[in-house]
Amino acid sequence: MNKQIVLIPGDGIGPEIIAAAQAVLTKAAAKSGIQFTFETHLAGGAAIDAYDTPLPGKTLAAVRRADAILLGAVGGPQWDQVSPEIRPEKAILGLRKELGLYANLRPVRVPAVTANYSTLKPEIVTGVDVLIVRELNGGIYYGERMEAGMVEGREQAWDTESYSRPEIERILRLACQVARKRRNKVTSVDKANVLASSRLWRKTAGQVAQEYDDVRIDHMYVDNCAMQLVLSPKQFDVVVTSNLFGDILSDEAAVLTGSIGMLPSASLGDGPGLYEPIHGSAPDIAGQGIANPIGTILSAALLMRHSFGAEAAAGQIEAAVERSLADGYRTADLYQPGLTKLSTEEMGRKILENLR
Ligand SMILES: NC(=O)C1=CN([C@@H]2O[C@H](COP(=O)(O)OP(=O)(O)OC[C@H]3O[C@@H](n4cnc5c(N)ncnc54)[C@H](O)[C@@H]3O)[C@@H](O)[C@H]2O)C=CC1
Ligand SMILES: CC(C)CC(=O)C(=O)O
Ligand SMILES: [Mg+2]
Repeated sequence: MNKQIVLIPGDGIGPEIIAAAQAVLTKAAAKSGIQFTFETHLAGGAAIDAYDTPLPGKTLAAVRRADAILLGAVGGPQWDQVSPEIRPEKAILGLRKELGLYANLRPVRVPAVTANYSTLKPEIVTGVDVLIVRELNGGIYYGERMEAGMVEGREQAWDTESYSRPEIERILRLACQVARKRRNKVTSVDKANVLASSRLWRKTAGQVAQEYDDVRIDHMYVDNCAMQLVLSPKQFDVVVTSNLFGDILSDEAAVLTGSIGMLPSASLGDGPGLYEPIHGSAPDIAGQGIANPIGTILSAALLMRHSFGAEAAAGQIEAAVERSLADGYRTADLYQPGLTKLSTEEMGRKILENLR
């Protein structure tokens, strides 16, 4: 079986983490009898520098042809002054919209071997297994906005949050379906005590829940959820929420694992899936060879699982990561005295070695 993978390293630490993940992906695919052909394309700041646009037509054409996409991250301070219309982050938003990637799965797992990485107590985080299902094609990231301008003598800007019933229904159904393969529990997170869009979200979630009588759906306000996630994270199975809330809560949930460098994601819709770590381009550590590649390598595992149904290969990648950590190997973000500190490249090689 021959499959086409588009790699989009992007900016900052993107190229470093994608190199590590590509090697793991190549070996995992070969073991499961899949031959990958890789094409590398530009997006984000790198594409602005080369083509004056964050998402060139060539990249868009390639992702539309691809069987799956693996992305590093985009953005950085060197592009902070470009016009808002061509900011690097527009590439990510454009890819998600153009490919109809409406569901972003962000699994957060803390196996015993990683329980003491977090700033939270080990007994709070050991055994955490939460899946954040973030709506990815709607909400405030895609709403109407006005950039800062003078209105009645004052500088003003605005953004709008809007959700339609079909958008809420499809993400809630997906959350319920994945919950059926887990612990049958969905927490729908909103701000229905204040926002009209959240009141539609909550009402629709309640109605969708009636289609899944084997799944328990609870509702929680986002401010409480932010607190519960660090107070008692094991209460959660599937958390489903809007684009903005999911973005913020998943960075918070990364603390449970010890580092944002650990968390992968899968963006799914009707076409090819896009896989990326949840973090950004980490300009503060870019080019130093110290970034944690695990979130990207685990995203490669999700690619094998969701785009190719290669469950065994996905499990082998995840086991190789766990084995490497259990053997005491760490990148700088998770390093503790007495363990072995590795560079991004060395960590990638160690995981490759443990991929059996
Ligand atoms: N999907 C994407 O491409 C995303 C892009 N961004 C962009 O990335 C740029 C930087 O944003 P920040 O807010 O600083 O978020 P960030 O996630 O890039 O970094 C936050 C902190 O986490 C650390 N970090 C992130 N990934 C790491 C890794 N793999 N290993 C070790 N440490 C890691 C960074 O060094 C930094 O201290 C911005 O331009 C932002 O817009 C942010 C989030 C997502
Ligand atoms: C457009 C991105 C910068 C959004 C983001 O932070 C994310 O998807 O995690
Ligand atoms: Mg984010």
